[in-house]
Amino acid sequence: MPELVFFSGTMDCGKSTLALQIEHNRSARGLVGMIFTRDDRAGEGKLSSRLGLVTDAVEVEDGQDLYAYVVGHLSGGGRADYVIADEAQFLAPEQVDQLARVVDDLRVDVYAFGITTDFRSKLFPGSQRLVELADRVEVLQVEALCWCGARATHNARTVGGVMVVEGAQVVVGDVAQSADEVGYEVLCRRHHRRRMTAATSRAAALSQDVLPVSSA
Ligand SMILES: Nc1ncnc2c1ncn2[C@@H]1O[C@H](COP(=O)(O)OP(=O)(O)O)[C@@H](O)[C@H]1O
Ligand SMILES: Cc1cn([C@H]2C[C@H](O)[C@@H](COP(=O)(O)O)O2)c(=O)[nH]c1=O
Repeated sequence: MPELVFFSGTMDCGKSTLALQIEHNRSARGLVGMIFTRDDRAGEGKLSSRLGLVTDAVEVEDGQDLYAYVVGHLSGGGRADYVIADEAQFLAPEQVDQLARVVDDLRVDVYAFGITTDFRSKLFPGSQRLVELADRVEVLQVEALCWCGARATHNARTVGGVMVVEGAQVVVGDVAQSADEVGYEVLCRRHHRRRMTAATSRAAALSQDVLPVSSA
C-alpha cells in the first residue's frame, strides 16, 4: 500500500540527509522520484543537507497544486515512482491534502520531511496537516542535543545568541549563524521554556562565579 509518511524532528536532526538517502537508494534501483522543496537554505530549487549533499528539486510556489503538477508530469510521459517533499512545514495545508491525494489516487508513496513546530513551539500549518493526514509520523532517530546534553525537542530563534519570541513564523536561517545574525538553536523543552540558550547559559554561569568574589 502506498503511504504518506511524515519524517519529523527539530532543525539539524538529519531530515534532509535522510531525504537524500531515500532518493539515492531508490534511484540506484532505477526508480524515478519527484522532489519538491520550498525555501531551502541552499537556494531556489535545491534540496540540501548540512553534510554537503545537494540535489535539484521543484520549488513549490504559493497556491501551486501539487496533485495537478504530478498528474501533468505523468500525462506528459514523465515518471514519478515516489514523491519527496522537503521543508514540508512551509507547505500550505491544501498542498498537504494534494500530496495525500497523490498517494490515494495515483498510488504513489509520498515522503515528507519537516520540523513540526516553530520558534514559539506552535505547529506550522503544513506540519499540522501532515500530522492529521499522514499514514505514519516518524521521529528521526539521530538526536539533536540541547547545550545541556538532553535531547533537543524545540527550535529557538536567536538574535546574537539570545532567544526571541516575537516575529514572523517563517524566517529562513541556520543553526550556525554568526553572533549578531538571526539564527536558530535547538533546545530541550526545559531550556526553551526558560529561554536559556547556550550563550545565555554561559553568561549566567560566569556571573555566578563572579558573585561570591565580589560579595566576600
Ligand atoms: N561535520 C559533520 N560531520 C558529521 N555529521 C555532520 C556534520 N555536520 C552535520 N552533520 C550531521 O548532519 C545533521 C544535519 O543534517 P541535515 O539533513 O542538514 O538536517 P535537517 O534537514 O534535519 O535540518 C546533524 O544532526 C549531524 O548529524
Ligand atoms: C524554527 C523555525 C525555523 N524556520 C526555518 C529555518 C530553516 O530555514 C527551516 C528549517 O530547516 P532545517 O532544514 O530543518 O534546519 O525553517 C522558520 O522559518 N521559522 C521557525 O520558527
